[in-house]
Amino acid sequence: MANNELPYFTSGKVVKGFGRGSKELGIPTANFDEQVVSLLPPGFQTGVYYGWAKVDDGPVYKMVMSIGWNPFYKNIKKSMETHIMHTFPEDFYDSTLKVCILGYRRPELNFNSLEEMIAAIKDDIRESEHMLDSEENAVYKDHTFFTEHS
Ligand SMILES: Cc1cc2nc3c(=O)[nH]c(=O)nc-3n(C[C@H](O)[C@H](O)[C@H](O)COP(=O)(O)O)c2cc1C
Ligand SMILES: Nc1ncnc2c1ncn2[C@@H]1O[C@H](COP(=O)(O)OP(=O)(O)O)[C@@H](O)[C@H]1O
Ligand SMILES: [Mg+2]
Repeated sequence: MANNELPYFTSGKVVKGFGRGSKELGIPTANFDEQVVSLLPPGFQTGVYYGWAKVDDGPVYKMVMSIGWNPFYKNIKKSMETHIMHTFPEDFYDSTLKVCILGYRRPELNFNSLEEMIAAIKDDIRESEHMLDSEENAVYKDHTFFTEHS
């Protein structure tokens, strides 16, 4: 499925979620504040995406992102959560996260078990790592969006 809003650039504050990412899945996700979610264009479809991310003044890293209601947990509020492919020494709540969303991967799904969902997310991470190495996606790592002061 195509999403003709891509590439999509956005930024905002990292807030607390349900604390499941690290504890239940072993895959932390930096959750955007509500304002960032409300700024999504009306036609922006929910699902799993990949792109680039930057925390405060740090380097630009690969990321995967989940946008929607997490059908496995049946969340009531729509969320935008970014897993950054980097090991950080500590949490970065309240930091500013900048993301450039480049590609749509799949819809958000329900799963029969937590193990199946974790396996699917690990596939997302592996495939997205690969997709982001392509020339057409790699150029966005150096986009002025990440270098200009905000
Ligand atoms: C790449 C990726 C794919 C995801 N896919 C799904 C999905 O298909 N269905 C779903 O219910 N949640 C999905 N999630 C969201 C997880 O359920 C979510 O990250 C987890 O509940 C953590 O929530 P928390 O940040 O509130 O702790 C995905 C997360 C990531 C990073
Ligand atoms: N590689 C990473 N990607 C995303 N967040 C990370 C990463 N490493 C550490 N974190 C921290 O972990 C938090 C997310 O963990 P998570 O368990 O999903 O909690 P929450 O439910 O509060 O979002 C992020 O807000 C961030 O501060
Ligand atoms: Mg999270």
